[in-house]
Amino acid sequence: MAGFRALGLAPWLAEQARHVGLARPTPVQAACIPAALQGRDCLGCAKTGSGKTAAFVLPVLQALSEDPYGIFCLVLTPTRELAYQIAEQFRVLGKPLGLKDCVVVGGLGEPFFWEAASEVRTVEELDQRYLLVPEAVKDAYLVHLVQTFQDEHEDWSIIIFTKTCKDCQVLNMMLRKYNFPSVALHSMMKQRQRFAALAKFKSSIFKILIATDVAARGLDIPAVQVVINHNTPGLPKIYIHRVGRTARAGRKGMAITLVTQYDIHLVHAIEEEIKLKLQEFSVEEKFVLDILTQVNVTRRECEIELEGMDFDEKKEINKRKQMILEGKDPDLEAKRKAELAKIKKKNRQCREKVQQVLQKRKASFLPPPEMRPDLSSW
Ligand SMILES: Nc1ncnc2c1ncn2[C@@H]1O[C@H](COP(=O)(O)OP(=O)(O)OP(=O)(O)O)[C@@H](O)[C@H]1O
Repeated sequence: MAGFRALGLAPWLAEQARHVGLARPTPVQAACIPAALQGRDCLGCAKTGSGKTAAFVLPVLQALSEDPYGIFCLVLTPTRELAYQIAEQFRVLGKPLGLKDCVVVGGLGEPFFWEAASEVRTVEELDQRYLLVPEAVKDAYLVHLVQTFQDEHEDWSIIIFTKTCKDCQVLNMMLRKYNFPSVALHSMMKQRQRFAALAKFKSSIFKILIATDVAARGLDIPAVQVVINHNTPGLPKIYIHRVGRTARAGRKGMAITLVTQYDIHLVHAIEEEIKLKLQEFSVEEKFVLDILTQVNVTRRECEIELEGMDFDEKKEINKRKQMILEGKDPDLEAKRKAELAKIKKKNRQCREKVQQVLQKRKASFLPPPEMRPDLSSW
């Protein structure tokens, strides 16, 4: 507590920080909080999971408590999930203030920019490995890895990053077929499903999260012990953010990147950026070969199922992007469309019913055909 007090935080705020488990300031907090309290412009750059959020939340709360008036602070985040996570931090740390917050989200969930890189991680905290896999059997290695971690460390949580929404969906279906407790998170899902999936993973009801880069930045889930990159990230910065979802706040973690023969240059770019050579992660090929055919068949089955579900990713994403450009909310538009279709269906049913009643009446007014007068000669 003295640590936060010494940075200039008021006793109530230092006590609240201690109360929620922030005992001593991390380096980025120690560096930024005094400057922010003085009202200076501040740019903080530190390792993933090193407490950058509290570094700005705490001074903002202190300044707000000194002059609690109007709309005080606007925080911009690259994803909706991150917006909610940061709002939660404000809420928890600002509880003694009776802080009011409002989360405003919209648009696509995929991050649009990656400029703000975090500092890289040291080998002591984060064990970073690569696993060389032949291209055609990316998936069998993944199933084997997940099985191994589940067998040896039942309580570990794992995040698997994939390149596309479709990959994410297929892999989730596959792992579910193998009875792994997995959930998916990608921008093709409705926001409600995204929050539900994240909540299940955060509460450790489901131990495996399969996600696109929508989950790569900022998400803070302390139980995550392993990050598996199902594809090698094309940009080193994306790699740094992805693997930063583990080994948070001084904990240890492991990151394994699956690398095909075509991705070696990407690994070199990553190594150059993080100034570290990735170590090879070895697996017993025999076990992978044992499940290879079955995994390939399961993948194909899942892909066929997905075709049936009309998971036309690109078309759908482009449609959503277009709507955003037109200033519309895609989720709201989908809801409106569904409501309109419902009204149209109801109208059609009504019209059909009226037609039936009229037909019936007409039929009951007319005498049967044999009793009608023969008008053909008229
Ligand atoms: N002083 C502290 N002492 C102990 N734990 C802390 C402290 N400050 C923050 N934490 C915890 O560290 C974890 C990571 O913090 P945070 O999410 O702010 O990291 P970050 O640097 O923003 O990471 P990223 O770059 O991935 O967004 C959180 O669980 C947070 O509660």
